[in-house]
Order: sequence, then structure tokens, then C-alpha cells
Amino acid sequence: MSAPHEPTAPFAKMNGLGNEIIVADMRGGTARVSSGAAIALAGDPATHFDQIMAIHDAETPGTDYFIRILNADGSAAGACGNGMRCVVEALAAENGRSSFTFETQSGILTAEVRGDGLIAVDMGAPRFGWQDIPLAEEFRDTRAIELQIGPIDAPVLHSPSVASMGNPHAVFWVDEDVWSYALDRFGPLLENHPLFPERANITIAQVQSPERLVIRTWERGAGLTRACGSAACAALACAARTGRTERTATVVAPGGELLVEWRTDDHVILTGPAEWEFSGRFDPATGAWERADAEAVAS
Ligand SMILES: N[C@@H](CCC[C@H](N)C(=O)O)C(=O)O
Repeated sequence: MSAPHEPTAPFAKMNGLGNEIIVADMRGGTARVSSGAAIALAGDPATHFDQIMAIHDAETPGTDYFIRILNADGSAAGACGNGMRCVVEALAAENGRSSFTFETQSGILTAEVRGDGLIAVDMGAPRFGWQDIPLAEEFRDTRAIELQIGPIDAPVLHSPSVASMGNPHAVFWVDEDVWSYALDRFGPLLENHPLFPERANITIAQVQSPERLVIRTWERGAGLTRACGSAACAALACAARTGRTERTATVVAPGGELLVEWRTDDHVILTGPAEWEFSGRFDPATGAWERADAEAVAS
């Protein structure tokens, strides 16, 4: 670990159901976390993360903070449900508040700490138009688009539903156990398929009952993760839209269970836990970092 250059910013290493998150406190200044810093932190096993959630001062009246989201490859993301829960957990520990209004690249969203300690994030409305996702060509019906992988006459995965939750998602429906698919091999090919001009998060989903979905996700810019909140929301919305499930279901990811509700007002509510691991300070330009003392706990 190299010595950070000044000025440094506080961060907390956290996780949302095993989705590895760094919450970076960038308030009170104009500095941003650079792509290079993100790549450096992701490449260090001690700080490896799937997303950085950078908390900035609010830009729009009526909002509390602006959240910038970076993937492990340094690219920007419009949404991160598990990361938003980590942000809420960190802010609630700091100021005792239980509800927040955030602005992100994809719009305004609200979140609250529930009485049982779980955190509910209003992820907004799913969008299904082909330009919204976006797709490179017109598909009038995005409940099942023409896309497959594997032998042409016996595809391994095919006909995904697609949706935007502020970020692009493709959901492939499977009958077999989700662990029987080589998502580490197919994920990168599908993420970068020419049909997705902004790449896409790739999920395989097995419907176990109208109230239970099992998913695995290859995340755009991060690879295989133990949970992806926006993918859980996209999978539930696509499942309900195609009559596969009810509008409320438990979505099971490798890291555990999330509750997803697609309300009648079109908003998707994602509920689950968030966990603090350790805190430190880092240089947002380079990613050089140091751990806080054992006594200096969550930021
Ligand atoms: N882990 C996230 C999604 C992260 C963003 C994604 N990789 C993208 O680039 O769109 C979640 O919990 O939603």
C-alpha cells in the first residue's frame, strides 16, 4: 500500500448482499473519483469492489446528495441498488436520519431504513422501449428479443427480456439451475454484444414460483458479482411483465435474498441489507489508500 497524496477523502468498504461496494465521501469539494483511481482500488485485493458510490454535495434543490457511480473498470453507471443501500447505511450511521433523497446520473430516487434494519430503495420505473435500454436496432417487443448464444440450432441462452432500471439489463430465462450455465464465459460476450451500444448487465433467471426468482448476474464493467440490485429489479419487472411471476417476489442472488416489489404506481422498490467492513482514506486521483485505525470505525 503506497502513501496517499493529500488531499484524501474518507471511504468505507461495505457490501450489499456480497455486492462489493466502496462508499466514498466526496462532500465539501469539487474533486471526483477518477477512472484510474477506481481501477487501482479494484485491482487491490484489499479494496476490490464492484462499484464505487461517491457521495457529492447536492446539485438540485430538494435532494440530499448527488451520487456518482463507478464500476470496477472505471466506467460510469446510472444505477446501483445494492450500492445505494450501502450509502444509506453509511449516512444513517453518520447523522441518524432514516430517509434520504438522492440524485444520480439516471434521476432522483428515495431510500429509507426500515424498522427491521433493512433498507428499501425506490429504484424508479423500469423502461422497456428499445431506445431506452438502449438497443442498437428497433425491437417493438422487448419482452423477448432475438439474441442467442451457443450453436445456432441449439442455443444455450436465447430470447432475453430487456429493460432499463437507469442502466441496461438483459434477462435470459432458464429452466435449469442457474449454476449450470458458464456465465463467466457467456457474460463478457453478451455484455459487449453489438446489440447493446452501451454494453449491458447480463442476468440468467430461473422462476421457481410466482413469488420466487433465482438469478446470477454478469455485471457490465464489474463481471460476476454475488448480487446485483438493479438486475434483481429488472428481472422481477420483466418476469411480471411476461406473466412469469407476481409483481412482488423474493429474488435470490448468490449473496442472498432481496425483496422486490413493482408497485402499481410503476415504481420498483428494492429491499435488503447493507454491511460495513472497514474504513480508510484514499486519493481520488490515484487510488492510493490507507486503512483507518481499528478504533476509527464507520464513516
Ligand atoms: N451492482 C449494481 C449494478 C451496478 C451497475 C452496473 N454494473 C452497470 O454498469 O450498469 C446494483 O446493485 O444495481
